[in-house]
Parts: sequence; C-alpha cells; structure tokens
Amino acid sequence: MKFAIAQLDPTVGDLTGNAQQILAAAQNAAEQGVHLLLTPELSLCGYPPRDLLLRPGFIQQMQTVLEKLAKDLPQGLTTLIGLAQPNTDAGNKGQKPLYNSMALLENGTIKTVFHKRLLPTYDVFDEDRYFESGTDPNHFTLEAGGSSLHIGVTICEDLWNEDDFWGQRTYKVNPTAEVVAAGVDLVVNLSASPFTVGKQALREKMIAHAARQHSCPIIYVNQVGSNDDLIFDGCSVAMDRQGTVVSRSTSFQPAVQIVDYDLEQQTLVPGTIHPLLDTPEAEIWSALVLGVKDYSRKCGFSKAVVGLSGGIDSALVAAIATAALGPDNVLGVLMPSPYSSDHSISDAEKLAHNLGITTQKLPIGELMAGYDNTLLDLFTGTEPGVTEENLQSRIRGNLLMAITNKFGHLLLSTGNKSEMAVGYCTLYGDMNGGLAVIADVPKTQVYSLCHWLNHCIQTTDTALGLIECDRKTEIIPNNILTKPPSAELRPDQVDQDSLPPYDILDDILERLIQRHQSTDDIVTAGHDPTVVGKIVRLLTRAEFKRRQAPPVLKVTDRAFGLGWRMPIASRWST
Ligand SMILES: NC(=O)c1ccc[n+]([C@@H]2O[C@H](COP(=O)([O-])OP(=O)(O)OC[C@H]3O[C@@H](n4cnc5c(N)ncnc54)[C@H](O)[C@@H]3O)[C@@H](O)[C@H]2O)c1
Ligand SMILES: Nc1ncnc2c1ncn2[C@@H]1O[C@H](COP(=O)(O)O)[C@@H](O)[C@H]1O
Ligand SMILES: N[C@@H](CCC(=O)O)C(=O)O
Ligand SMILES: O=P(O)(O)OP(=O)(O)O
Repeated sequence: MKFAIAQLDPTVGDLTGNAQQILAAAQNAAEQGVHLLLTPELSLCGYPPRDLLLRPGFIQQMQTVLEKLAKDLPQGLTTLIGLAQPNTDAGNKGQKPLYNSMALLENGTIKTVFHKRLLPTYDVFDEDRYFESGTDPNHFTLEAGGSSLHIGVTICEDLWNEDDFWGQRTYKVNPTAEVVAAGVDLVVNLSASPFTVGKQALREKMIAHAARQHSCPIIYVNQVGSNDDLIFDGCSVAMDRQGTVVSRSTSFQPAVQIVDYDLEQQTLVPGTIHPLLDTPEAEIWSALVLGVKDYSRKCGFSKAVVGLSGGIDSALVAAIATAALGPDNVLGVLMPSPYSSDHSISDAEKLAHNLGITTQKLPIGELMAGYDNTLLDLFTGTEPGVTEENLQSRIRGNLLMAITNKFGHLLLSTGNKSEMAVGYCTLYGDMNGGLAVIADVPKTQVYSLCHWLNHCIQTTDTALGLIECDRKTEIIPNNILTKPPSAELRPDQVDQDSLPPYDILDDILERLIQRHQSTDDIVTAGHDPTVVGKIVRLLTRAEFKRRQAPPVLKVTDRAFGLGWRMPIASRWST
C-alpha cells in the first residue's frame, strides 16, 4: 500500500491556491501509484488561520472549495485534507462553532470527516478560541487492489499526550492509544507544528516512543513554510513499530515523498531519509531565511531594505535577506552621522560587497542639525541626552520608511532578542519595519550564527545552498565580529556602558523568559542581585515597546509575540 506525504506550504486564506497545491500533489501521487495522499493539518486554509475562522463566508467558501476538489482529485486515490468544519451543535451548552477536521475524499465524494481531539491552547496556540474537541477516535479502512488496511487518524496535538513521555503520567485522553485500541494497523498524524530550535529531535523521540509503546507504525506529516511569525520546518517522518525512522522528508522545503507499507510483513518499507540539519545554527539560519522568503512572497514583496551600520545585527539580517531574496533584491542603506566611526562605513561596504548587494549612502548630519535648530528654543536649558540620541535613530527610521514607500521594499528591522528584552532600541526609530527578523535570537547567538555562516562558506560548497559568493572569503567581515557592539549615538558609546556583558545578560534573560525563573532563582544560580534586579526592571518596563514591534520570526520556545502575553501597566517585577 503506497502513501504520499505531501509536505505543503499553504498560504493562509488562499483556499483556491492551496487546493491547487493539493491537486498537483495528488496528480503526482496518482502517477506513482499511490493509494493514500496525506496533507497537513488545515491544509486547505493554511495554519494558523486565526480569526479568519470567525468569518462565516470563509467557512462556507472552504466547504465549496473542498467539494470541488473532491471532484477534481484523481479517481482511485484516497486523500486526507485538513479544514475547519462547522459544529452543528454550536450554540448548545457553550460549544465552539467549529471543528479542526480532516476530510477523507475518495472517488469524487467526501466520505467522512474526522475531528481533532486535543486542542492546544498555550504558547502561540489558541485553538480553544475557535474549535470544539472531537469526542471519538478517528479511524477508517483503506481498500486498494483487493487488500485493506485499518488506519488511525490523529491531528497534530493528538499525538502530544503520550503516556510516560513527559514524565510518569497517564493522560485522560490519549488519541493514539484509542485508535490503537480500535485495532488499527498504522497511525497517521497530520500536523502543522511550528519550528523551534531542536524541535524535530524532540518530535522524533516522542513519535518513536509512541510507535514502540503502541507497537504501531506512525506516519507524521508536517506543514512547511512560514506564515507571519510562525515558521514550519516540514521534516515529515515515518517510523516503524520499533520507532526506527524509515522515511524523512526535507527540512524547510516543500516535498511529496512516497512511503510503502508491506501488507504481508505488516511494516513500513525503508525509503528515502533526508538528514536532519546538524547544528542549532544551521536550523536557525534555514528557518529565518525561509521566514523572510515566505513573509515577503506571501505579502507581495520582492525586495527588502536594511539599515547597514557596520554592526553585527544589521550584517546578519542583510545576509539572511540576501539568502532569502537574492542579492539583486536587497538594498543596504548607510546613514552615517557625525558620531559614526570610519569602520562603520568601511565594514558595511565590505559586507555589502561580500553579499553582492547594492548600497546607498544617506548621511544624516544635516537632518540632525535641522531637528536641533527646530527644537532649539523649546529645549533651551535642557541637557542633550537620550532624546537627541533617539532622534538619530528616528531620522534613520524615517529615511528607511521613505525608501519603502517610494520603491516598495519591505523594511527589515534588525533588533535582536536581548535588545528587545531590555528596550535597548528606539520606538519609531530602529524599531521601524515590517518584519523583525532576529528578534528571537539573543545577541550571543547572533555572534554564533555569524561565525557559523563564515565557517560554512569557507568549508562547504554553500551556506546550505543559499548564498553564492567567493568561497575563499568570509561573508561577515572579521572586524564586524570582533569590534565591541555600539549604537554610535554619541562619541565612544558602547553597549556595555549600559548593559552587562551579553553572555551574562542572555543567561539572565533566558532564565526569565524561557524558564520562568524568579529573581531569587536567578541569584541562587550565581548572578549578581543588582544586575538581576536591573534586568528584571528593564524587561518589565519595555513591554510597551515590544507590543508595538513588528512581527517576530519565532525560533525559540518562547518568542516575543503571541506566545508572550505580558501586561504593560504592571507592578509585578520579581
Ligand atoms: N536606537 C538605537 O539604535 C539604540 C541603540 C542602543 C541603545 N539604545 C537605547 O535605547 C533606549 C531608547 O530610549 P527610550 O527607551 O527612552 O526611548 P523610546 O522613545 O524608544 O521610548 C521612550 C518613550 O516611550 C514612551 N513610553 C514610555 N513608557 C511607556 C508606556 N508604558 N506606554 C506607552 N508609552 C510609553 C514615552 O513617550 C517615552 O518617552 C536608550 O536607552 C538608548 O540608549 C538605542
Ligand atoms: N550609521 C548607520 N547607518 C545605517 N543604519 C544604521 C546606522 N546606525 C544604526 N543603524 C540601524 O539601526 C539599527 C540599530 O543600531 P544599533 O547600532 O544597534 O543601535 C542597526 O542595526 C541599523 O539597522
Ligand atoms: N504541540 C504541538 C501542537 C501543534 C498543533 O496541534 O497545531 C506542537 O508544538 O507542534
Ligand atoms: O545593530 P547593529 O547592526 O548596529 O549592531 P550592533 O548593535 O552590534 O552595533
């Protein structure tokens, strides 16, 4: 029995386009003699559709497109398609209006519809807002060529309640155990599981645990691509009942991969196993490149603009943008002020040369003088300080927005997670932008990514096939890697004038943001109480800024954005 794993990259809300993607995968699968085509969770509307789900017209149109697709799909091929389905009991007993479902299509008809049992409502997930939980185990019999196979259907989170995997506990609802108890030969899991660093290793451990626990082969299908802040890595995988990987699709690329089930041996046949990316840096790099590429494409941008300061954050963002969009589509803007060092210009120019991108130089000295003159009377008697520093950042932000307005570039903002955490960035200045590319990457990891990129370009054929350049050189100029980070908003300013060293700052922030530790916990771990107190206050105070930041590409298990819902007017800061 042959299965096709369609690791698709849907655009949220593009019902017709997504249906076309499914149809193309189905035609390809049918030509290869496939019996069952598997598509990701909500493959027809794309994941996450968010509040589009509240629009009745959207739900109706989804049904119309599904019915047409059922007729268009090749005869003899059974297909599982993810979509939202109305809950006919909605309104009763506070039930939610929809189900998160999988429709089973066969020979022109919708044969049955399965409903997701477990609805994730944590971190970036908010499925309880829209969906009612399915109550029954989902399974069906696939008939082909006189044979039959009993298949259990689970949808994403349904696989994440595995007894004893998350510690010694037994879950009230374990959809995999329930379909196995119903006597299935094989379980499929149709997912839209967002990327975070190391997540595929975790998924594979969990799937292997489930396969062994239930002595049942499992085929896991994941969405690929990026929708707004969420990046999906694909990496669909099939495991036999011993928990051994027999098939793995590509990471961060769409694919249709075939897996065979041997009916006599009652096992999945080993097939193509694409390797996993081997370092956190390779994973993050690939994720961010895909994030920029898909965000641009799906929002209708082909070009991006970045303010190039000669610093490391803007260098990394420019490199990611170049890999995503191609060097001809990235513009670097150098905006020196009277406080800018010579190397800020020479390093930015060298970087642009290495990347093969175009630059524009727009000095801001005259604009600064214009602001100072206009504000002269009003500000008489005050000391110059952060206000004047922020004006420089805002002049640059304005110029960059003028470029996007005039030429249609997407402005990429360059703030890293450490800066966003402590508010070391200017609202309506360097925070301007449509997409915050590295705002989930702490400064220490910005360095490791840049070192990795240079190493990669010198030692392998490509930086994961993404940047073309002279292989003997570096991408990020060495001086950018070695000079102290500085905003250059006043003479001789460096970040470490106001912040602890980044390795200390990042460790404290990781404990606060990802591990939910208290001030006391962090001090007990060995950090200076005064420093911890300061960082906690800065983190709390900068909430108003983060709320106004562009969407942040998520790569950790706690990114600023939908998975971080802190109050702004708050008195809790320990
Ligand atoms: N822009 C850069 O390139 C850069 C680089 C390095 C460091 N920095 C640092 O970043 C900081 C930027 O200064 P900033 O944070 O004072 O400037 P900001 O203008 O970004 O934010 C301060 C302003 O935000 C508003 N505000 C404050 N609290 C608010 C709240 N709770 N709700 C709504 N609005 C609120 C007020 O108008 C206040 O003046 C400085 O410490 C600077 O040294 C900036
Ligand atoms: N001199 C500069 N030219 C272009 N763009 C600049 C310049 N200085 C700063 N920028 C932009 O602002 C952000 C933040 O700067 P920090 O150095 O971190 O304060 C930087 O990444 C550039 O995009
Ligand atoms: N726990 C799952 C849930 C995803 C879903 O059900 O959409 C994940 O992190 O991928
Ligand atoms: O934001 P950048 O590029 O100026 O990097 P740094 O803050 O390290 O100077």
